[in-house]
Amino acid sequence: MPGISTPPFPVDVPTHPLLVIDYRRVKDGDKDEIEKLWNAATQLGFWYLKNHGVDAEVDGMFDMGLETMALPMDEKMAHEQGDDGASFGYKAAGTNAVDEKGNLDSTEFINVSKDDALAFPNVVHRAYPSTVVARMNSTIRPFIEKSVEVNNTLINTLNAELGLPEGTLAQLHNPEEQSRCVARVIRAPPKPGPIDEQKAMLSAHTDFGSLSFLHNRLGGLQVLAPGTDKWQYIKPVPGHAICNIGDSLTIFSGGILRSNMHRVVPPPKEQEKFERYSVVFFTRANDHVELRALVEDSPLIAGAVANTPNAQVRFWPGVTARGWLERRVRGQRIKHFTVRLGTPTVHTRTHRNRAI
Ligand SMILES: O=C(O)CCC(=O)C(=O)O
Ligand SMILES: [Fe+2]
Repeated sequence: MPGISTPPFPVDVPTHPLLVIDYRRVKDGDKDEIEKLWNAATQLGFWYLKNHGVDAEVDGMFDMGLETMALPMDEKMAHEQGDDGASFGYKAAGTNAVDEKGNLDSTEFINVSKDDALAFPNVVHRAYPSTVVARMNSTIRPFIEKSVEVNNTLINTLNAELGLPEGTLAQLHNPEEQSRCVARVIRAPPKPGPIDEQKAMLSAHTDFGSLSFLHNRLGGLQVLAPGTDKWQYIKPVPGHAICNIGDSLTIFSGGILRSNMHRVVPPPKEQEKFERYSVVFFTRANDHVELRALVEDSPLIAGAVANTPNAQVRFWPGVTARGWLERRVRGQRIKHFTVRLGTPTVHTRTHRNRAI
């Protein structure tokens, strides 16, 4: 982030390693690189992506986030996303529960819809704060266009590896159609001292959409790797994005692609004093697409589903991509959090947001 210098990730804090995927090689059809991407997407569901070519646009997005969070609270609140599952606009601190006791978060987001950015100055979904409008053409639209290109290239590559007919997943993620695809900047204030659940900046979750393209400067992101019961940091590496699979690709692929649990806690050691910003682009399936395993289109997917207990419940949730997203966003809001007979519950799904 220009103008703000923060200490590097400490050398003596354990981290979970990720495979490094070279985007240019994947785009060029390099077989070894594609195999590495397949391993990352099916085993952990997270990887580093280098040579993606979006660095300048990401820097601009960090600046847009700083400018937006510095606006007067009444301008931000005029664009708050509300409690009904909408995911575009500003998310205020204190609107989500961070733990099962109903403690409140202190994390703010600004969420800009792909549809609004591409149609600008026309409005598809909603209006945004002045700092977003000022950078829509110069920063946000180029960031979104490039992120769409990167994510859709990776999705097309996974389509082929899943044995799906060409264009199957592309048709479900058509940028020309309306979706909940969104560019997000996250701000979390410092919370020095030992980590406990109340201090979570984002509580444990899987991502709701298909593919996330994340840019981190400070540590704080942690994964719960399969077969472990210990949260581990993912170290931010300059110039490397962090990509991860979301719930809908898991469902489309009958569980072959893995949407893994993760959370955000205060950055470690000397980084803990700094406020934490992150930038993400979330690719989500088109609004009307039904979430279901694509068993008719791929013997590989049909085979995976046949070997999965409770496949019907896991892979046929009976909801569209838009419905899934709205249900999960609503479920995080404190407004929908209740405590019954001393047992805290959230109206929609479990508080831990385990997707499937
Ligand atoms: O800020 C981060 O590092 C992760 C953000 C994240 O997991 C999310 O927004 O879903
Ligand atoms: Fe996430």
